[in-house]
Amino acid sequence: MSKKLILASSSPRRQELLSQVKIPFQIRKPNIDESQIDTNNPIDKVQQLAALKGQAVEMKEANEVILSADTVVAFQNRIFEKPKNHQDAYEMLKALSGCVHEVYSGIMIRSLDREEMIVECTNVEFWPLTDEEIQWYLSTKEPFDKAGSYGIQGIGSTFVKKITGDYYNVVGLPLSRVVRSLREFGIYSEGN
Ligand SMILES: Cc1cn([C@H]2C[C@H](O)[C@@H](COP(=O)(O)OP(=O)(O)OP(=O)(O)O)O2)c(=O)[nH]c1=O
Repeated sequence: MSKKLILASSSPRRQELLSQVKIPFQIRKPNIDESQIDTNNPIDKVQQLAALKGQAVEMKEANEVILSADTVVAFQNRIFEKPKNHQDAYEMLKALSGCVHEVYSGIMIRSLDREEMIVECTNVEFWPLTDEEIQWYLSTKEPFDKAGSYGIQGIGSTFVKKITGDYYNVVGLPLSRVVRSLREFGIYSEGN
């Protein structure tokens, strides 16, 4: 029986990344209250949130494979998710300026008879940022739907001095690792 991938995510980035590698999917958006996960451990956090999102989406057919994910920035025992407002975003970027932080993504893949949880970590070092640079960046609105208040794939790329690990993990999905796991679930790129 051929398998069908369901992406349990509203993130345009995750949709673009799967499309980039020609994996066909349908979107089924999870509706969850992220504040119910209350932990300071970034690995626990991304795992629990990815699981919650994946379970919030109904499996409608026996051949469906559901993929859900969560991404956070971790810095000095703190977790930075999407900013609540302008001030929150300013404080995150001010904290990350000139330092190394980690970006964690948790990915849950589940089908009727199996389940896998992936956690991937990427280290990102920022150049020192001036207040003017941060304020201008906030005015572009790019930070507001992104964990840690920046987008490495956009203007946020100008902040990045060094990255160690998978770039795509920072954007929200560690692509090559996910593609390999999806094959185990019977999901392949078009024509493959
Ligand atoms: C650090 C960083 C995060 N992000 C994004 C990836 C995620 O979409 C977002 C973190 O929020 P998430 O809660 O992981 O995802 P989401 O709310 O966008 O989508 P859904 O829960 O429906 O799957 O931050 C970037 O796009 N670029 C970056 O450089």
